[in-house]
Amino acid sequence: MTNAFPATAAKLGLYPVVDSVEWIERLLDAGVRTIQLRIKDCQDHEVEEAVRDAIALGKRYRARLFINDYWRLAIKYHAYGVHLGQEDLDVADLEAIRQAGLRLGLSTHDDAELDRALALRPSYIALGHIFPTQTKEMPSAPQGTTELKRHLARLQDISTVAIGGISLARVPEVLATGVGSVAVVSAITQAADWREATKQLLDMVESGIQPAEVL
Ligand SMILES: Cc1ncc(COP(=O)(O)OP(=O)(O)O)c(N)n1
Ligand SMILES: Cc1nc(C(=O)O)sc1CCOP(=O)(O)O
Ligand SMILES: [Mg+2]
Repeated sequence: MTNAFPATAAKLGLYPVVDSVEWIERLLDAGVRTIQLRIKDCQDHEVEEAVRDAIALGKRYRARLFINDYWRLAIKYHAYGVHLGQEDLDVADLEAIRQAGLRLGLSTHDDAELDRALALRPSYIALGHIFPTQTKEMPSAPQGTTELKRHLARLQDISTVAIGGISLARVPEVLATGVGSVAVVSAITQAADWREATKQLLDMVESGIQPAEVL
């Protein structure tokens, strides 16, 4: 059996996914403590400065900063963690990530992807997309909260994240499934007032979480 990746918080709380160091700094300053830098379709050398700066900010704010896709840079600059999708799994050096002590988050969209992810014993499993999303073209249909709940029943011993089309209004329905974290892009970055949206999301998602669960 594969060795497990380091554990992360049992409940990661609000988890914004953003595409710049500016957003990382703003949101850390607003009180977010789990966050992901997601800059798509670049070469490592094009994003190296951003990845390095984002990781430094994560450390300064004592936050859980995950790097999407650029796992080599995440290792080089000692990120808290890496987030990978199913396609990334075909090419990434998981053993190097594990040996470097980074947490690993994996995307899943159905039972087969969940089987594959669970076998790798990651730090958390993301389940998506829950609702229709404008942010990313998805090849599959939204799974909805009934399917999310069914998947969560298999994931009692691992941190979980729901993603995809989660607006402020839909947060209560998502939290009612028992998922440990709510990942959002547009609910914050496209909000008329991102600061107010972040405050409301933090209040909703993290109010019921015990301090011991958010280490
Ligand atoms: C928390 C979280 N969940 C899922 C994803 C999607 O990751 P992936 O499948 O690798 O797709 P891209 O984000 O790389 O387009 C995520 N980034 N974060
Ligand atoms: C980046 C991403 N991954 C998804 C998945 O299901 O794996 S859904 C998604 C986009 C989420 O953006 P929004 O909160 O604006 O819908
Ligand atoms: Mg990816």
